[in-house]
Amino acid sequence: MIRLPPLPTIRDLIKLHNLSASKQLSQNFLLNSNITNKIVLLDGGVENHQVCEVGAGPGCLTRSIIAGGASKIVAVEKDRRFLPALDILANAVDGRMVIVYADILNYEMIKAFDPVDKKAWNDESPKMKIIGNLPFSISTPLLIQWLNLISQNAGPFSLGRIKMTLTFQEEVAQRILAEPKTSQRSRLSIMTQNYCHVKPGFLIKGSSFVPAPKVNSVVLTFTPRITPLIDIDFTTLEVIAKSLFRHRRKFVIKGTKYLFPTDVDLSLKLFEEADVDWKLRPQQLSTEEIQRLCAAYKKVLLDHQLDLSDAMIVKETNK
Ligand SMILES: C[S@@+](CC[C@H](N)C(=O)[O-])C[C@H]1O[C@@H](n2cnc3c(N)ncnc32)[C@H](O)[C@@H]1O
Repeated sequence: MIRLPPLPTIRDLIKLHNLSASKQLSQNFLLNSNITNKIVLLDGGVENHQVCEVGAGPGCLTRSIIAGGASKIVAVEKDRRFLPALDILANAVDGRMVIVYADILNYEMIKAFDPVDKKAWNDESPKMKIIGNLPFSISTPLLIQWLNLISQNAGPFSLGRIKMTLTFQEEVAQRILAEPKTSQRSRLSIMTQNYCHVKPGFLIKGSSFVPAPKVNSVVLTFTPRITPLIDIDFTTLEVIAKSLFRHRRKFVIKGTKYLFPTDVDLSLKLFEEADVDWKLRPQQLSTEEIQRLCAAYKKVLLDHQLDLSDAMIVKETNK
């Protein structure tokens, strides 16, 4: 770990600038550098890496990223009140750190990385990382947005299979990690595992955050897969995964009717074509069975001159 010059403590900065946490922005800060150092060291650390940090807040995790030897840090933060705290850090590291005030959901993250470290998709990951103690309120849409970019090797992922180290509420992390045929299996497990190798890092107790949320968090690491498990476009997979898990406790066929227009139910045909038992519960489906359902869905649509946009679930979403 690199030593930073003497800096005011984050607690002092919070007091000095009256940085009361905003609930709306899911501000639960980590002020313990043992925890933030441990996050940064996961999956090979950040030495000589370019890092984009999501939601830097008062900067404790940012300090660990700097101390971990990152070559460049772009700290994205929506709340301008953190300017003085982050400025102190940026000044201490002479041009290695850039602060971007933006909503991460709209930020073009490719701008955070210098393409000099670009790697081919089927090469090892480039020396670039996305790290964040994510705001709870947007962690799932953000992950889905990144998975979509990974599926197209687009945005920052046009520079290679950039690794990510991210925190999630424990319950969301369990869903992301859930293996096929387990009770927590969900749309999020299917989507994430299709595009990434995901590994659990460690649990962070709710009481370790300031202010303390009622739930624990888990840090996860993600490495984009060279080839997704299921070969299908992102939107179709998302629509299928949503419909399969629409009724978690019922036979899986109950959800698949939403894959077709209101007046055309080809669900039985779909299960016959895929050779999958329609009486399974969604959580009991294996990856191979989902893969067969995806291929069968494409065929059934084609045979009946239908389009994904005709599906009830798509029409509902677009309303
Ligand atoms: C859970 S806090 C983490 C803060 C800091 N990294 C830490 O670990 O203590 C989430 C941070 O994300 C910021 N944030 C919330 N929504 C955001 C958004 N849409 N875009 C960028 N930052 C956001 C919050 O202001 C807050 O600083």
